Amino acid sequence: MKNLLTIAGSDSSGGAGIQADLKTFAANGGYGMSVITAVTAQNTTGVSAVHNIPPEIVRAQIDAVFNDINVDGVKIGMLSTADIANAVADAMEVYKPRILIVDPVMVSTSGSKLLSDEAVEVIKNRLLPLATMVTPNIPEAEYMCGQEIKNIHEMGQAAQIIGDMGPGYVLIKGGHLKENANDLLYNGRTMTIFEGGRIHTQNTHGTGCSISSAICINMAKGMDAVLAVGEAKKYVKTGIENGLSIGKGNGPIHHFYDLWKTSDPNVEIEFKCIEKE
Ligand SMILES: Nc1ncnc2c1ncn2[C@@H]1O[C@H](COP(=O)(O)OP(=O)(O)OP(=O)(O)O)[C@@H](O)[C@H]1O
Ligand SMILES: Cc1ncc(CO)c(N)n1
Repeated sequence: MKNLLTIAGSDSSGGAGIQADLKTFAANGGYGMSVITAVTAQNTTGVSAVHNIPPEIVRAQIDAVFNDINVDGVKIGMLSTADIANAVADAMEVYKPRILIVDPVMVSTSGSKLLSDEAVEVIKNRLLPLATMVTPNIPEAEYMCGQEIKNIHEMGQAAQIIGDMGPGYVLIKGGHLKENANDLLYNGRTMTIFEGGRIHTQNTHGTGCSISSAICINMAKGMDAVLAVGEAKKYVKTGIENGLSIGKGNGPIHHFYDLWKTSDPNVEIEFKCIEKE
C-alpha cells in the first residue's frame, strides 16, 4: 500500500480540501495522511470563515510525518498565505518527495477566494520548480500566466508559459469550459488532450481536489503521467455522474461509487449476523 500525504485546507462540508483528498486516497487503495494549512467554515453554498494555521504548526505537522513514515507521494492544495506557502516550500526543499502534485487552489467552486496574491508568487517561484505536476483550473491558469483562456488552443499556450516556471508536467483542467470538459497535459514538449463530455450537474464540489489526489496516488503506484491523468479523470467522472445532492448548492462528487456500486439511498443491503459461541 502506498502512503500519501495531502497538505491542504479542511472543508467542514467534507466535499473538497483535505476531506476530498483522504477519501480519494482511500477509494484508490492508499493510506492517507494530512497536514492542515487552514480550517474553512464551508458548505455547498460557500465559505463563511477561514482560520489559517500558524506556519510553524504546518511545518511541525510535515516534520512529524516525514520523520516517521515513508511518504510515497505528496499533494499540495490550499495554502492560504505567503507565510504558509513558504513554510511548505521550505519543507519540500528538505524532504524532496518523489511525487509532488501541486494544485494551485485559488477560488472555491462557490466563488470564495482561498489564496492571497503573495502566496501565488511563492507557488510560482518556489513550489513549481519542485513539482512533478501542477494542476490549475482555467481561472487559476489565467491568473498564473496573465492571459485569457477561451479554448483548447489557448489552454496549450497557457500550459507552455506555466511549464516554463519549472514543473515536470502542467495539467490545465477544463471543468470551467462551457461546451466540454477537456483537460490538457503538457510535458515541456508534447501536449495530450483528455477529451471529456460535459456532465450537466451542479454537484461538482471537490472535483479539482479529487483529480489531483487521484493523480498523486496513481503516479506513486508507478503509472506514467498520461495513464495517471487518464485513470484519475475516469475516477472523477464516475464521481460526478453519481454526485450527491446534499445541501442547497454545489453537492460533492461520490468518492466511493465504484466500491459501493450504488448512490441510491433506498437500496437496502442485507446483512446476515452469525453468532458464534
Ligand atoms: N461538469 C463536468 N463534467 C465532466 N467533467 C467535469 C465537469 N466539471 C469538472 N470536470 C472535470 O473534473 C476535473 C476537475 O476540473 P475542474 O476544472 O472542475 O477543477 P477545479 O475548478 O479545480 O475544481 P473545484 O471545483 O474543486 O475547485 C477535470 O478533469 C474536469 O474536466
Ligand atoms: C479547503 C478547500 N480546498 C480547496 C477547495 C477547492 O474546491 C475548497 N473549496 N476548499
